[in-house]
Amino acid sequence: MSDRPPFLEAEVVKKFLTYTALIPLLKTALINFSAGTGAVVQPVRTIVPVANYGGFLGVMPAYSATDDALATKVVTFYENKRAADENEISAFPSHHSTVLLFEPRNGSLKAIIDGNVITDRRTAAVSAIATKLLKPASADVLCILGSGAQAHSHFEVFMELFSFKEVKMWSRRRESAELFASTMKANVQVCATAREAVADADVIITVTMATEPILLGEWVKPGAHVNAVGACRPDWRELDDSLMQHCVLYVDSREAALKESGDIILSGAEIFAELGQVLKETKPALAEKTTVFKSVGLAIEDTVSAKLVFDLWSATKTPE
Ligand SMILES: NC(=O)C1=CN([C@@H]2O[C@H](COP(=O)(O)OP(=O)(O)OC[C@H]3O[C@@H](n4cnc5c(N)ncnc54)[C@H](O)[C@@H]3O)[C@@H](O)[C@H]2O)C=CC1
Ligand SMILES: O=C(O)C1=NCCCC1
Repeated sequence: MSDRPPFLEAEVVKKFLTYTALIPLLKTALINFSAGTGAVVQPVRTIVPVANYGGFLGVMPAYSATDDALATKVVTFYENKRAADENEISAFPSHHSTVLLFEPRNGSLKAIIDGNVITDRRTAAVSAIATKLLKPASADVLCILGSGAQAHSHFEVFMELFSFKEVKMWSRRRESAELFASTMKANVQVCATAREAVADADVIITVTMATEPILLGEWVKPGAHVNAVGACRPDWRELDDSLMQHCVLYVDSREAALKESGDIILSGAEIFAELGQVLKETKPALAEKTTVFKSVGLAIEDTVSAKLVFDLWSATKTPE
């Protein structure tokens, strides 16, 4: 191999980052993160607003001693207000990311890895982990609000791990939901309104770039579980006060959620537990209640994902 660090593109990440391999690693990382023993070192990410263009640059470093993994993701995300005009779709995706993977022993750069597939899959895998723990005993109906990159990865892993009888979807642009439904193998029912999509749903996933609530508590069936994935800015919302204040609220990181989640900050909702605490069984999974898992996304998830991809890719290379 040459001395120059390799660039592992999206196709390579897709090949090696399977949910089967990823999920156990994420569970351990979340447990170690919440245990606060120093096995995971990860500050809340730094965000630089790109105010002139409605964008944000995030820098997300983390170290896992357990996994011997050191990395930082750099991610940009743009509000893309132009798409609010129903006739216009931006030529650019809303999110772009790259992961730099380092050798923890000496700090050298091991690889530059496409971060988009990592972001999509690790986020969906964490929602799936939360759903396994928090969904009602009988969960037949899945609802997805939004039809972008995260909707695709969530659909992918939820179809792999659960057996829903019905999948309902709403998206701001109906054509986009219809395109999603037509490209998926399973039957997806496209709904005209979010309210219609949410009715009777046992598990709800919100994966939008909304800045105002798109999911109201009065629509949600008692006992349902919600994975709230969007609205990762302190003044952005996906869920209304009624839902936030009447649910049992789980988060990936208490510290990050209190800094970044508008749904939590603006509603004043109380956090019950981190997902890592539930996985470790130091806090209960109150699956019979209406539960919300508010995910903001953690650098440690990217770090263990990048290490997994690199190790599997390296194993296919024969030394020169
Ligand atoms: N929690 C986490 O770990 C992560 C969260 N995210 C967040 O998840 C959300 C979805 O991300 P992607 O699927 O990658 O984005 P995307 O741009 O691919 O899809 C966004 C979806 O939201 C819809 N949308 C845009 N503005 C809206 C509005 N005002 N109201 C309702 N719907 C609207 C779009 O039509 C589209 O269906 C974003 O908020 C993103 O920042 C993304 C990565 C990780
Ligand atoms: O965890 C991530 O990666 C992101 N989270 C929220 C917004 C953009 C990317």
